[in-house]
Amino acid sequence: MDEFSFIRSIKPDHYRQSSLIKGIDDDAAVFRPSGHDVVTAVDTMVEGVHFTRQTMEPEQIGYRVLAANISDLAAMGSTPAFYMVSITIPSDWTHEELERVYEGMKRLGDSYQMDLIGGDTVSGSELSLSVTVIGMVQKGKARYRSTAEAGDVLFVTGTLGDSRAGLEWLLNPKGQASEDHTYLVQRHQTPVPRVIFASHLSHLERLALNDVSDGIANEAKEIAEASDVDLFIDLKALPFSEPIRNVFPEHYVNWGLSGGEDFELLGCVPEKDWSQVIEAAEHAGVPVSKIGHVKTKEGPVPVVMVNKSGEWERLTSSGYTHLKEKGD
Ligand SMILES: Nc1ncnc2c1ncn2[C@@H]1O[C@H](COP(=O)(O)OP(=O)(O)OP(=O)(O)O)[C@@H](O)[C@H]1O
Ligand SMILES: Cc1ncc(C[n+]2csc(CCOP(=O)(O)O)c2C)c(N)n1
Ligand SMILES: [Mg+2]
Ligand SMILES: [Mg+2]
Ligand SMILES: [Mg+2]
Repeated sequence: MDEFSFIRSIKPDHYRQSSLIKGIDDDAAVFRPSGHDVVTAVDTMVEGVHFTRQTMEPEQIGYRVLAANISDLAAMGSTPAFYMVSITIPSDWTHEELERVYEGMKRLGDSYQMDLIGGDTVSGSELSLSVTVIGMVQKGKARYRSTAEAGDVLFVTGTLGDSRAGLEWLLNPKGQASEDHTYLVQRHQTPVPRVIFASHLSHLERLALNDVSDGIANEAKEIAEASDVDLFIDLKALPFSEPIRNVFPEHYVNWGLSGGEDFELLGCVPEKDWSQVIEAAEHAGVPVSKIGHVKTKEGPVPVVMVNKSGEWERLTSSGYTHLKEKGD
């Protein structure tokens, strides 16, 4: 199958977004949003870095790359609308497998009424999927990492470290998988972006959000730096699932801080609005936990503090970092 028949095979037979004027078929797509700010992000998944044939089925690769992108739209408080897919295809991937990758994306995209409106297809040595998402948010209502203030509550949705734990089991399975293992694996392969939760908070005046792709140690640091504040995390308040506590009792705390790929939302709101965050979480059916607070920056640079052994100590960014140099 050549490039052109491949494109024909993945082209949607209809579109749903009313702002779309031209989808797949021309040099580029065209849409005309009314009364909204347009939010856009791109994230890439590469075979051998973000997944292997051992860690994910083709459908899961598609689902997950789109989920990681939708998670960024959720972290901006926006509603998903469109996606574009740039794919590099190695010769050992069959057409049937690639259709399954697109099926996985379609399954998740359909649940948000998203339209696939374009992309690019090339051949290369590893399977790589680069997805661009486009979302809409009411004018001026996008949620920035830079808006946390002293006195805010620091919160996180869901539970932490499950994705890292699921990956561990996929890479080093030791015997028969129990229900706990299956839960952790499913959290790694098919994370649910927290779009609905974030949309239930659209009425709040001020809310800083960041999604957890690299571990909360990194994400908290990003909020601290962008807002020029210090963040205090109460280790005992971090939310962990029963399965991770059962299966990885020695690792779960570290994986919660630096495991990454949980795609939960880390946020800061004024103390007076905390009860509304709890309400939004109940409506969305998502757990939410208060895990700390925000303070005025004390030293020369913003820091994240954690009470590891009773004492407050500085938490260094310890999540996954690409392009790390030796000795970093
Ligand atoms: N190669 C690049 N060229 C231009 N901008 C980039 C590039 N890589 C990242 N950025 C921009 O840098 C900012 C931070 O990107 P980053 O990828 O760290 O965020 P993220 O998508 O939330 O995290 P993750 O990739 O772990 O999911 C974003 O504004 C992003 O658009
Ligand atoms: C096979 C395999 N090995 C390792 C990992 C772990 N991993 C890869 S990228 C990343 C951080 C997010 O990346 P990005 O910043 O690009 O969003 C993490 C935690 C995995 N998922 N699969
Ligand atoms: Mg990114
Ligand atoms: Mg992000
Ligand atoms: Mg991202």
